[in-house]
Amino acid sequence: MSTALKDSFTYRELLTLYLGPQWRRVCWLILLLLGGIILQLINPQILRQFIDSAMQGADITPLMLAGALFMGLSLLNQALAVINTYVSENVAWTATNQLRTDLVRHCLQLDMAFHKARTSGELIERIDGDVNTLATFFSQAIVRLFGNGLLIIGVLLLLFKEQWQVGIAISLFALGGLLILVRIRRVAIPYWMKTREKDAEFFGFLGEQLAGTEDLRANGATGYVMTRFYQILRSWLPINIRASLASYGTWGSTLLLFGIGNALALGISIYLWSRHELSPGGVYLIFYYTNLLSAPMEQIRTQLQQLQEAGAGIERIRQLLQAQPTILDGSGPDLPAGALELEINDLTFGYNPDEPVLQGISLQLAEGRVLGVLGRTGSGKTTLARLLLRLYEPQQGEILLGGVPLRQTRLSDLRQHIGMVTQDVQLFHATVRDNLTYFNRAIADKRIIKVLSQIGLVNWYKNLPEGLDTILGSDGEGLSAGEAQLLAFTRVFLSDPGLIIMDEASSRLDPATEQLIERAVDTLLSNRTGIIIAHRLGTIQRADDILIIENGRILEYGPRARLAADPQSRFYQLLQTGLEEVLA
Ligand SMILES: Nc1ncnc2c1ncn2[C@@H]1O[C@H](COP(=O)(O)OP(=O)(O)OP(=O)(O)O)[C@@H](O)[C@H]1O
Repeated sequence: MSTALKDSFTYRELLTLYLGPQWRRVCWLILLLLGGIILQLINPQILRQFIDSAMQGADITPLMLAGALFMGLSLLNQALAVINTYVSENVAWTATNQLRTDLVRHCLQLDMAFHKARTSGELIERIDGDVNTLATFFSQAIVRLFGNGLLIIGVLLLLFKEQWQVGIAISLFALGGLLILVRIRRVAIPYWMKTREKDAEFFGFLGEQLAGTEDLRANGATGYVMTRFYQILRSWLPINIRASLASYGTWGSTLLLFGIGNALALGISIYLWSRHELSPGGVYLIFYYTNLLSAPMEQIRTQLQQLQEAGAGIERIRQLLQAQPTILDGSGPDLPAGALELEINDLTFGYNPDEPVLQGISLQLAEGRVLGVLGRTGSGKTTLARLLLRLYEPQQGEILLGGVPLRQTRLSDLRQHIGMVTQDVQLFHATVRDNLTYFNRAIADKRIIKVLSQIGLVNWYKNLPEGLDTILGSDGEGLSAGEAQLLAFTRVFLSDPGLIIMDEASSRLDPATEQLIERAVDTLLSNRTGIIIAHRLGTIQRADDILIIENGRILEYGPRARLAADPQSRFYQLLQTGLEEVLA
C-alpha cells in the first residue's frame, strides 16, 4: 500500500485504510474478546453453585468437579488474554508501521522550505510520537471499548436476573460512576497536553545539539548548551509533576468510587440475605459481579482518553499531510541519456520572493562542457545548484536541461540525471556499500569496486576490515575530508548522471589527496557536462567557461581562455591576485 492517506481523512477512512488489509486478524481479535467476556461472566456462576451446594452439604465429587471447572476456565481466560495481546500488538504494529512509512514518504517529498522551517526532532515526534498514540487506537481502543461495553451490559443483565432490585441499584451506580469517571479524567487532560508539547520541544533541542556536537565542542559552547538543557529540564519538571498529580488524583477518586460501589452491593446483598431472599452464593455472585464492573468501567475511561489522545495525534498527522509539496512532477518527456546541455534564461529567485538571491541569470552550456562558477561567499552559487536540482522553483525565468524545461521533468528522472557533490558530504551509519549506492541493491559489488579503483580509492578499499560490508561511523567518522569527498565522487559515478554539479570543499587538503581528487574529478567529468563551484585555481583550470556571480547577478561570463587572456576581465585580475585570497 503506497498509500494515499488524504489530508482530510476521517476516522473511518483511517481505520479502513490501515485495518482493512488485516481484517482476518481483526476478526480473530473480536472473537478472542467475546470469548474472554463469556468466560468472565460464566465463571462466577460456577462458584456460586459451588458455595450454595457446599452450604447445603452436597457430595464432595460434584464440588471437586465445579472447582476444577472454575480453575480450568480461569486458566483458559488467561490464555485467551495472552493470545489477544499477541494478536492486538501485531495488528497495531502492522498498521502503525504502514502509517509511519506513509508519513516518512510524505515528508521526503515535501519542499526544502518545509524542512528548513522545522527541526528534525519535531518531525520525529510527529512521525513516531503521534503515531504511537495511534497504536492503541488501532489495536485496542475501538475493539475493547466495544468489548467492555458488552461486558458491563452482560453483568447488569445477570444481576437483573439474580435480583431485579440489585440490577437497578448497580445499573444506576454503573451509569453514575461512568459519568463521574469521565468528568474526573477531563481534569488531567490539559496537563498531559502540556507535557507532550514539552516533549516535542525537548527532542527538537536534543536532536539539533547532537547533530552539531562537533562544532559545539570545538567552539567551547558545551556549557551554554547545558544551561539551555537545564532550562528546558527545569520547565519540564513541574509540568510533569502536575500531570502526574492530576493522574494520581484521578486514580484515587476512582478507587473511592469503586469502594462505594462495593459497599452498595454488599449492603443490598446482606439486606436481601437477612430477609432470606438471597443465598450466600447469591451474595458472593453480586459482590463478584459488582467487582467485575470496575475493570471495564476503568478501562472505558482510559480508552476514551486514548481515543482523545489518538484524536489529537490524528489532528497533528492531518496537519502534516496538509503540507503539500509545491514542486511537483511534470508531464514532460524523459531527459535524454548522456551528457546534457544546459540553458538558463533570465533566472530570478529568492528564498523570500521579496529578497532576490539570484537575478537575471542567463547562460548556455553545451553538452560535455564544464562551467566554473566563482563568487564570494553568499553570492548565490549554491542556490543556483539547488535550482538546477529543482529543490526550489525560480520565481522568474526558465531552466532547460537537455532541451526539456525543468518544470516539465519528473523529479526522480531529473535527479537521476544530475549528480551533485556538496561541500558537506553526508555519510550514513551504514555499510560502505549502502553509503555508495544509497541502499540500491541492484548495483553489483564488482561495479562498485571498479569505480572505487577508477576514483583512486583502491588502497583505501583494500584496507577495509570487512570490505564493502564495513560499517562507516556516523557522519563519516574515521574518514579524512579527502576520503569523504572521494566517496561522494564514487556515489555520483555509480549513478552515471549527464550533468555533474560540484560544490568544491573550501577546506585545504594535503597535496597528495588534492592530486587524487584532481584525477578523480577528471574521471568524473569525462563525457559529462559539469558545473564546478570552485574555490581553487587547480579546479578552475579545467573549466571551459567561467561564470562570476556577485550579489546574485552575473558579473562576468564567457570562455575561460578568452577571459584569462583579457587583462580588462575580472577573471584575469582574479588569476593575478590569487583565487583563494579573493574568494576565501
Ligand atoms: N535556505 C535558505 N533560506 C533563506 N536564505 C538562504 C537559504 N540558503 C541560503 N540563503 C541565503 O542566500 C544567499 C546565497 O546563499 P548561497 O548559499 O547560495 O551562497 P554561496 O555563494 O553558495 O555561498 P558559499 O560560497 O558560502 O557556499 C545568502 O545570503 C544566504 O544567506
